Amino acid sequence: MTQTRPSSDENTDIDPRITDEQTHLDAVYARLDRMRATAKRRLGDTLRESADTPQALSERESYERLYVEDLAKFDAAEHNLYFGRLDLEDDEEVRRIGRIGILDDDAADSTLLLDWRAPLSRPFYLATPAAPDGVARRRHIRTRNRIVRGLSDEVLTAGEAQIDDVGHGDVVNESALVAALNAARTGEMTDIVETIQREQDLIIRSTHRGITVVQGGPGTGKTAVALHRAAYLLYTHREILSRSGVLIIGPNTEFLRYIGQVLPSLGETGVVLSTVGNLFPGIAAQHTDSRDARALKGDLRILDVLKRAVRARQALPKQPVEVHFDGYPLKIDSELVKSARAKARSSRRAHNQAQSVFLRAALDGLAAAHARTIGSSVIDGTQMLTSADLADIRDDLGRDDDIRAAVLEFWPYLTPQRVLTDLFTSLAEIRRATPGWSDADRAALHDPAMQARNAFSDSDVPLIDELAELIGYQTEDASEADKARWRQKLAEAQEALDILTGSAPADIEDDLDRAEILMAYDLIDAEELAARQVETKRMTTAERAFEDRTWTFGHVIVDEAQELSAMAWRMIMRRIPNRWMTIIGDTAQTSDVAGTTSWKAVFEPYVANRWQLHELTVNYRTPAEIMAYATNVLADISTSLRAPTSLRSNGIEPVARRVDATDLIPAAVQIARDADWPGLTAIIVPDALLPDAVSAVDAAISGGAAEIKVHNVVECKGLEFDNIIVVEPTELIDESPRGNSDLYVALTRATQRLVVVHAAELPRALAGMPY
Ligand SMILES: Nc1ncnc2c1ncn2[C@@H]1O[C@H](COP(=O)(O)OP(=O)(O)OP(=O)(O)O)[C@@H](O)[C@H]1O
Repeated sequence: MTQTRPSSDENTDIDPRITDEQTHLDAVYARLDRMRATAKRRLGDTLRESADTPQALSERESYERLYVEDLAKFDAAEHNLYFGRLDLEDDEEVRRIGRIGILDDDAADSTLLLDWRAPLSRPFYLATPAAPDGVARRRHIRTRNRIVRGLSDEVLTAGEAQIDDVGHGDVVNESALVAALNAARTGEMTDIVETIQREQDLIIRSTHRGITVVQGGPGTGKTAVALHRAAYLLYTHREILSRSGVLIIGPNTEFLRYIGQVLPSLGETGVVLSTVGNLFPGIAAQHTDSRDARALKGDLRILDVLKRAVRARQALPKQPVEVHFDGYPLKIDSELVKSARAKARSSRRAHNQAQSVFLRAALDGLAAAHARTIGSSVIDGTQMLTSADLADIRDDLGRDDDIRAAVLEFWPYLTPQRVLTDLFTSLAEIRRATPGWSDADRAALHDPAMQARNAFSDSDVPLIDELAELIGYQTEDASEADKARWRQKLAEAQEALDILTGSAPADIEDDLDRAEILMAYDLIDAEELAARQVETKRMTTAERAFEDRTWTFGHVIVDEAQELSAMAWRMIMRRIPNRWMTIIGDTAQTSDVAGTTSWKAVFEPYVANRWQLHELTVNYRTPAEIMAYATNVLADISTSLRAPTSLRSNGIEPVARRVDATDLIPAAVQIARDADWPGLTAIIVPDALLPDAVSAVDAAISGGAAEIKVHNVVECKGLEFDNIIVVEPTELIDESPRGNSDLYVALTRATQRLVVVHAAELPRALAGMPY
C-alpha cells in the first residue's frame, strides 16, 4: 500500500496537529536511524578487533553483546515508536512519550522521546479530568510505517474536559484503546504501552518488594500487566535484574509462544520464559498425567513419600556380602551397614553429600574387622595394630574398587530421575513409601510404562526438583558431567591425533625428510583440539539461569498461577528466596485438580501476611454479549465471585446450533470453514473429542480451508481468538470436577463471536441462547 505523507502544502484538509506531529516523528526516526548506524559500525569494528588475552576476549564479547542488544532494541522500537504526548499546564512543557527513550545528538542532548517507563511519562497513564496532575492535554498519536495516521486529544483542564479525534487517510476515528481492542487477533499477543489503563499502571509500577498478587477475571489484562511489569522492573532495577534475571512461568508452551514477542517488542530480551514442566535443567515434560495422578503428585502428602523413597535406597543387606582383602574374607553385614548408616543420617547432609560419611564409617568398620583377624595377639587376643595401622588399612580398603562398590551398594549415588522412575514403576516400592494410603491412590501413582517411555510428566517435574533437594543433587553433579564430557572430548581428540599422525608416514614419500614435515602433534595438542571442538559458551544471564537448577532469580512472575499445585509452588519458591514476585491468576478459572482456589492458602506458608492483592475488574477482551452467558456460568462456580465488566459490546449475539452427537465435530468444522469471519477462529472441545477434532480440522485445512485452531480447555488457557466455537458444553462440565471453570474459560476466549455446537441439552447457564 502506498503511504501518503501529510503535508499542509499538498493537502489543506490535513489537520495542522498531524503535520506538527509528523515533523517530530521524522526527527525521532532520523535519530533512531543514526543510532542504528552507529551501533552497526561499532559492532563491525568490535568483531574485527583481535583479542589476544582472555580479558580482551571477554571485553570484546561484552561489547559485542551490548551492540547486538542495542540493535535488537532499535528494531523492536521501530513499530509505533512515538505514540504519546503530554502538554503540561505550567510553563508550556511538552513531553513526548515512546517505546524507548531517545536523546537528540544536538549540543544540549535534548529529549526527543521519553521512555514510557520513565517517571515523567507516568501522568500519560494516570491523569484524569478529576485528577489531571498538571496535564492540560493528553494526546495519543497513531502512526504506521513512520507516518502519522491520526491522533486523539483529551483536554483534562478542569471544566474543559473533552475528547477530539482526528484521522488521516483510511484511519477510522476511534480512541486508541477501542482500536486496540477491536483489532483482529494474529495469534501473537501484542504490547499495550499505548493504552495502559490506570488500574493496570498502578500494578505495573507497584513498588512492593514482596509478593504482589493480581487477581482478575478473564480478559482483564492480567497477562499484559505482568509482561509490562517485567519490562518496567527491568528498566527501573536494571542493575540488579540484569545480573539475576527475571523468570516468567506460564501454563504451557503454546501460551509461552503466544506471549513470547511482547517483551522483545518492548526491547527486553533478558527474561527466561518457562513452564513448570521445563524448569528443571535437562528435562522437558512430555505428557500430562491423569487427573487422579496430578492431584496426588501435586499434594504435599507426596513429600513424605519421596523422603521414604530416598531412605529406601539406604537399605540393609538381606544377607551378609563377602569381599576379599589381602586374601582374607570380610563381611559387609547388616550390623556394619546399620552403624555406618546411622552416622551418615546423623550428619544431616543430603543423601549424596552424606555418601562420604557412610563410606568412611563402613570402611572403618571393615578395617576394624580386618584388624581383628590379622592383628590380634594369639596369646591374649589384644590388638597389636596401632590406630595409624588401622587408618592405613582403611585407606587401602577404600582404594579397592570392588570393596568400595560393594559398600556403596547400600548408600548409592542417586539421581532424582532414577529414584522417581524406580518408585513409580514398582507397585511394591509405592506400597512401601505410602503407609496408610488407599489402594486406589497407590494405583493412580503406579506407572509401569514410565521406564520404557523415558519421559516425565509436568507433575513429575516438581517431584524431581524436590528429590534433587533431598538427594543433594547439585550443580557440582552437573559440573561433574561437564568434566566427564570434557574427558570424553579429550579422548576423542587424542584418538583423532593418533590416527592423523599414525597414518602420516604411509602418505609420505620415503625420500622426504620426516623432520621437515609438520606433524599434527607439532601444531596442536589434544587439549587444544578438544577445546576447539567444545562450543564456546557465550551465554546471556537468561541462558545461564535456565541451565542452573540452583540459580536464584531477582524477580519471578507466574501467570495462570491458580493452576499450580502445592508441589509446583515449592519448586518455584526455591528459585526466588527474596520472594519478590508478581502472581497473576483467577481463582474462578482453576481447572487443575491440584490447583488453588485460595491465594491466602498458597502464600501464607511462605510469607505469612506479607503479600498484596490487587484486583482488575474491566474485561478488555470479551464483549458484553458473550460475557452475559459467562457470568451465568460464574454463578454456578460460586455465588461469591463477581464477573469483570466488559468494556465494549459489539452487537454480535452468541448463537447455538443443535446437531446429532455424531455430527458435533463435522458441524463445528463446517461452521468454522464456511463462515466468512474476519480474524482467528478456534474450536474448543472436551478432551474426549480432541483427537477427532484435530484430524477433522487438519483435513479441512489441507482441503484449502483457512487456518482454524483446535484446543481443549487446558491448551487454550490464557489465549484469545476472534471467533470461538464451543463444542458440547455439558460434556466440558461433566468431564472434570472443575468443569464449570473450564466452560467459563472456554467462553471467555472470544474477542468478537461465540457459537455453541451441542447435541446434549445446553447447561442451565447457556439456556436461552438463540439458535
Ligand atoms: N490497556 C489495554 N489496552 C489495550 N488492550 C488491552 C489492555 N488491557 C488488556 N488488553 C487486551 O485485552 C486482552 C486480554 O488481556 P490478557 O490476555 O492480558 O487478559 P488476562 O486477564 O490475562 O485474561 P485470561 O485470564 O483470560 O487469560 C488482550 O488482547 C490484551 O492485549
